[in-house]
Amino acid sequence: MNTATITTTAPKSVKIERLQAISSHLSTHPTVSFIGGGNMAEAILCGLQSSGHPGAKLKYSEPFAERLTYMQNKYPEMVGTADNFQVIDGADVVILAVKPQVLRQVLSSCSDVLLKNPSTLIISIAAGITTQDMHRWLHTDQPTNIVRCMPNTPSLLGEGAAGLFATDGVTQQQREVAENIMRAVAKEVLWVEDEAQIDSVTGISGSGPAYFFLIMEAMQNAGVAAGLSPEDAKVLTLQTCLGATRMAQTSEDDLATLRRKVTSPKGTTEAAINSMEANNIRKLMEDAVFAAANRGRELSKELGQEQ
Ligand SMILES: NC(=O)C1=CN([C@@H]2O[C@H](COP(=O)(O)OP(=O)(O)OC[C@H]3O[C@@H](n4cnc5c(N)ncnc54)[C@H](OP(=O)(O)O)[C@@H]3O)[C@@H](O)[C@H]2O)C=CC1
Ligand SMILES: O=C(O)[C@@H]1CCC=N1
Repeated sequence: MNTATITTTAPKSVKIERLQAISSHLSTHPTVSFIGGGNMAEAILCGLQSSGHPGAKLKYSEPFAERLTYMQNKYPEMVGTADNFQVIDGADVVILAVKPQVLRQVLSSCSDVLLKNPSTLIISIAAGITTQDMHRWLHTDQPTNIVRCMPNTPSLLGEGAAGLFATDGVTQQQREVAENIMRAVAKEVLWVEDEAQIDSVTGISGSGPAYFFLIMEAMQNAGVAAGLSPEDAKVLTLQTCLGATRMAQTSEDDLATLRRKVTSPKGTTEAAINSMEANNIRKLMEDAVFAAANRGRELSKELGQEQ
């Protein structure tokens, strides 16, 4: 008996079970295609693959030949190409991972193929650009399914943090698909009701890894200036940062209480904290977060004018 005979004579219930299995597999692992194969796309692609997403269902397009070759060599199981249309066609989810300045051109040129299948979910990770602008750049009168997402690069290790916003056209099932993709690479995934809050998420977690890299770099340099080797200063800095984060995540104490518990009256920490407060560290951090969030709003104003 050949395979074809088995398939055609299988009882109806077996066929239904097979179809359900295929459909459940598809909903667990949709085909996710990235337009733009840069830093953030790589972080999410790599995180998704590490979480068990099949490489054949992870695709990306990247026009820069050197970058494409790097990606193809590093992730041979995934599908990489220079052709945007090729990765969009047949994708369940298209993630727009180009710079904000390139997004209009990408959406305008890919509109037909992006909108060909109305169930295709579009997720943009571009900072600043609003769903309203993206909808306009798609040149359609139909409602579009767009989720705006602000991820961050620790997604590479499954340690990301992300904010999501959905337009009205996004179905509950599509929300779940978007959330599942981000949950595979991020420990914290939250939905915001007001799209403007995505700029605030950018100010905290989207840009945030760079703040901590800068702080750790400065702390390492200070350790060297204080007489440690660069290696020792680095390992102590990194482990202290990690240990403090883990404590903050697991303790019932709030952050201020945890700080006070390190700070003995008239002790060493008090001297350091007083120095930081005198240098206005709180204002410095508030200015940094607002600068990033405001830059998102500026990008929207600068680029959103384009038709
Ligand atoms: N990096 C981060 O930490 C985060 C970034 N984001 C957002 O992610 C997006 C991408 O950022 P990031 O990965 O850092 O940037 P990258 O420059 O690393 O990646 C963008 C990639 O898109 C490619 N590209 C340019 N034009 C096109 C096109 N027409 N079609 C397809 N691909 C194209 C670029 O190629 P080429 O180099 O040749 O131009 C580049 O490789 C941005 O919108 C950013 O706001 C969001 C959260 C965090
Ligand atoms: O710097 C940027 O514009 C992007 C968005 C958030 C992190 N990187």
